[in-house]
Amino acid sequence: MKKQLSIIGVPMDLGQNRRGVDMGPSAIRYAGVIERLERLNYIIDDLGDIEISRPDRKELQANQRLKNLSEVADGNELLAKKVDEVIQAGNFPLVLGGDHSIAIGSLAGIAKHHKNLGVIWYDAHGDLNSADTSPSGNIHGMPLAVNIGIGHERLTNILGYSPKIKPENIVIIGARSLDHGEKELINELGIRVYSMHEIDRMGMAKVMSEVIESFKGKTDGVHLSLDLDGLDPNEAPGVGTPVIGGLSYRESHLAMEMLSESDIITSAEFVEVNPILDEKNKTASLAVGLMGSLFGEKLK
Ligand SMILES: NC(=[NH2+])NCCC[C@H](N)C(=O)O
Ligand SMILES: [Mn+2]
Ligand SMILES: [Mn+2]
Repeated sequence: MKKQLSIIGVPMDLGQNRRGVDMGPSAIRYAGVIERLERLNYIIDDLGDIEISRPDRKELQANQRLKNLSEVADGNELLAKKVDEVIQAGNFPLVLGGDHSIAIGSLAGIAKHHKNLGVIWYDAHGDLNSADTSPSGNIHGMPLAVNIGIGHERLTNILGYSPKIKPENIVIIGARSLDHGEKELINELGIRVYSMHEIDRMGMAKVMSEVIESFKGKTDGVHLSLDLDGLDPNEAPGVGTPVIGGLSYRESHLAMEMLSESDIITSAEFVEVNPILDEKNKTASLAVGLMGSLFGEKLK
């Protein structure tokens, strides 16, 4: 992995209904992310936070199927440009959310630099909805669909190209809550999903070796999009859409350590940390611990 990391905070909470996730970047910084990664000899450039505009009430009422569309699109446009600059400068982008809608902007900026970007979507959810299939109208349930070119043009066309990624280069890990339309899309496109059922049967070590092996030689970079709700709510209570029966602390650290050893990750984001719903910043601290493992922390 590159030794120069650029941190970008995205205080976005407009992709879902629960306030507080906009404070995720502050909570993660407070939990010591910079010190933690500096100890691993990375040079950290904290670029601060992307500016997110506040919605106007009328528009909120106007589009219930794509809530806060214009503000979410504008914020992601800014994020995409920032991520693009970071990669152009030769640095590794580490994006801190914010709700998962920010994966629209981060992938727009990243995928510009890769013909065959692999994506690991570590999440309880598929985030493969569109306005037609979403049960909530929340854009944080749509970013993976947007990135394969499905969704409103304001979102799919950020930085002027679409799609950003190919369905065959996506792996979803930890899924246990998929909506009807998402299941249809997964079957239709053949997206690889390691559900909790498969992870329980195979074990995380086998799952991660398969994932790493499947990307080798096929992709020219791999992005990790880690939604803290992929973990069990007992470990990560500070998330807006918790789903019981999730990945454990140990499985998640093992996954990060195996990714670190494989050296395939070229960008990463950690999303959905909501300090208002959290217990003593436990979820933000967990996120920082996982980043430690991803960036090479070892016991010996
Ligand atoms: N990034 C997330 N936490 N997404 C949760 C999505 C929940 C649900 N599938 C929806 O579309 O509303
Ligand atoms: Mn999720
Ligand atoms: Mn998600």
